[in-house]
Amino acid sequence: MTTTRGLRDREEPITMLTAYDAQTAAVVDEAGIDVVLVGDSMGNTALGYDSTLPVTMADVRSRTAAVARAVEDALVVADMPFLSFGLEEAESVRNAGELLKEADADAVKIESGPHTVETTRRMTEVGIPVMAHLGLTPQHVNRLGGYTRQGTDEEAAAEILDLARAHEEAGAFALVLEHVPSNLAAAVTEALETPTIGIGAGADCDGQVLVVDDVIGLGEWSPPFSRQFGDVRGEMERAIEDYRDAVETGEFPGEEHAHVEEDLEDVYRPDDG
Ligand SMILES: Nc1nc(=O)c2c([nH]1)NC[C@@H]1CN(c3ccc(C(=O)N[C@@H](CCC(=O)O)C(=O)O)cc3)CN21
Ligand SMILES: CC(C)C(=O)C(=O)O
Ligand SMILES: [Mg+2]
Repeated sequence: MTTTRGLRDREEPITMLTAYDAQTAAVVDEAGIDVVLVGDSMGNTALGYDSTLPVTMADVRSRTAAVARAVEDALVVADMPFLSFGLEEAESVRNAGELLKEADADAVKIESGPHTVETTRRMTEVGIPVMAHLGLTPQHVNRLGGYTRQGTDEEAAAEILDLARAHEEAGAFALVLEHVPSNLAAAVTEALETPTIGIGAGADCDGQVLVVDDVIGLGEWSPPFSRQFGDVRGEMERAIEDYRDAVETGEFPGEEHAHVEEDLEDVYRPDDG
């Protein structure tokens, strides 16, 4: 069993992957991945939007519940969707709590900024473990003007380091660093006790996370910092096209897939109609 406390002080790097459904989550969990993130990247992947912004609490609640039903060992983290936090403190905490109470998440993740320090503290105080997320925060795509690398000048890098410290002090149990220079990620990892989990942030973080669709080769597109370890889309295409051909040629279903019920001989005679 992976626990939020157990992520600290481990020998090997922490492994984290997204999952948005029970079948994928079961495979991820059985592979021994430490943390399953029900990412709001479901917007770009499972749900077919072109950003994460349209993803709702209902989407994340339903997908988190499916993942939690399938996972036995990994820590299940629900990613709070755009505008489900950050407006009012009480509403943010209530939404986070809903993901623990009703969807069986173990923790939530919040795209962090100066405005989430107190939110992180409040959630932690009431017993909701919070994973922070700094660097590229895709819910801010309209403000950032694209999914660009973050923390690339002294001022921006110092702000990320300061916010990392502030979220650690507020009680975050882990910190995702997305699309930042590897030397900045190394400096943040060095400065914190809290484990860092990188995506496009180099090898010096305490762990790594990627979107599962990118790893297995399910989607049509993946970011430059990702690696495709398989070709699931190719295999799905082959299987589905083979099925289509088998039906069209009459090769499927065969006799082994059908059943003739001898007792029906009296009530059904093919030459009746
Ligand atoms: N399938 C998938 N994988 C992801 O890793 C992912 C998502 N979806 N959706 C949410 C965010 C978006 N992410 C992204 C998306 C694009 C770039 C990217 O292409 N960056 C380029 C160009 C940036 C630009 O100029 O707009 C780069 O070189 O930094 C990076 C991360 C990471 N996340
Ligand atoms: C890539 C990770 C960190 C994420 O936030 C997501 O999948 O939504
Ligand atoms: Mg996310």
